[in-house]
Amino acid sequence: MPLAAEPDDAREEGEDQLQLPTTTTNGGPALEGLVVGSYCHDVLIRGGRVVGETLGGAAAFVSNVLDAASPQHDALDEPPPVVVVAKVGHDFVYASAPAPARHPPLLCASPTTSFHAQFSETAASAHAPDRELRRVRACDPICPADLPDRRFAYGLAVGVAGEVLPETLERMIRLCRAVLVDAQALIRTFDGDGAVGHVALGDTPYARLLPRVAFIKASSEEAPYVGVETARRWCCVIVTEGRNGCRLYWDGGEARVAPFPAVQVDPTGAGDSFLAGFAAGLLWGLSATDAALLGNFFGAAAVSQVGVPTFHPKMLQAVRETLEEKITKGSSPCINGITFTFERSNMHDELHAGLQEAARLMSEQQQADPANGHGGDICST
Ligand SMILES: Nc1ncnc2c1ncn2[C@@H]1O[C@H](COP(=O)(O)OP(=O)(O)O)[C@@H](O)[C@H]1O
Ligand SMILES: O=P([O-])([O-])O[C@@H]1[C@@H](O)[C@H](O)[C@@H](O)[C@H](O)[C@@H]1O
Repeated sequence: MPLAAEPDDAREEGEDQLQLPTTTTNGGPALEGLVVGSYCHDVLIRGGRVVGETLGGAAAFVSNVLDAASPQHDALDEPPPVVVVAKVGHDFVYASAPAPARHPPLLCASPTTSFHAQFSETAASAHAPDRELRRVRACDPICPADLPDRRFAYGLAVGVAGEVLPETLERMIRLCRAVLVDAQALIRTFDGDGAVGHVALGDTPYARLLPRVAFIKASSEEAPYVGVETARRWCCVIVTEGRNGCRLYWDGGEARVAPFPAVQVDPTGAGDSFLAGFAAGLLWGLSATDAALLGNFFGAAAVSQVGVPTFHPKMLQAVRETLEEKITKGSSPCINGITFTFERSNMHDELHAGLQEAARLMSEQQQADPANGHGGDICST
């Protein structure tokens, strides 16, 4: 399978002079990540009433999880760096929220991207969409020239409003050893009213880039537009299934990965947090199927709170201890290897059990603070 495990070698003139990642004290390359996608304003509406206004945009959820869950650098005792390329307008109201404060966006003359999420009055079923999205404002797209001129260990293309242009994804592929893509960045359409629809990936200019992508993640609703059977010949496809966990499809195999229990108060950001948890799992050296456990864990964490979640230090400590205990010392980050391992390992079930313990701490935290400081439950009828 032609995974982009090495920075893409089809380089443009001058790209060979790009600075390579700095090396760590133990001689390995620093696992710096590149996240591309804009922050946005989310307005949550239920029964015609605004029930929440929050920071949104996949980049906010993704950097929140990567900062919290990436393995710490032995020498520096801090997670490896993540560079976020996001655009907002002067009207952006969340500049001091933790994710944008740590990863400041580029300021544009156009307004901040804004979504209205209309939640159903009835409880969502496993397969019916739980919300209807409308893009009411769109910031400028992110262009290739907006990306830093250096190499990264991995990249996440996580647009929400069509801001990751095909040429920008192509540039990411050239700069990053492995690129993970959220299908929503590639297949969303917006009608005259801003209502979000989908187009078949095969009919987009992104399709030709798929063989140079390592992983593409789609929700169950998006999966038919990705075309799992065709896409899995080129890269590993992950289909998230809400409260049922997820499935992985690669050329020659597939796996189902069990979920973690959660009391859902707001589904926003579950897919984004899943993808970041999955990437963090690869950074820890897990196989793709094992890394999807960490994806499911952070997806469950996202739905337990309104907006971008706050992780309790005790819960994060439990996650780290589980990973440190299960992962054999010296196992190298999967994302940095020559090829990826997809199959579940023989410690998959133990890893699930260890993370379940951390999920229990998460639900204790939720019970102690039901409003989570963000204004309550968006989902219950
Ligand atoms: N109600 C839930 N309970 C537990 N985990 C959930 C729940 N909803 C979502 N998740 C986790 O988040 C992931 C992404 O959620 P999903 O709803 O499929 O994506 P999206 O947010 O893109 O629609 C799921 O694969 C699962 O791991
Ligand atoms: O819920 P999810 O699919 O993971 O991702 C969401 C996007 O679909 C939505 O457009 C955006 O406004 C949210 O902030 C969040 O990024």
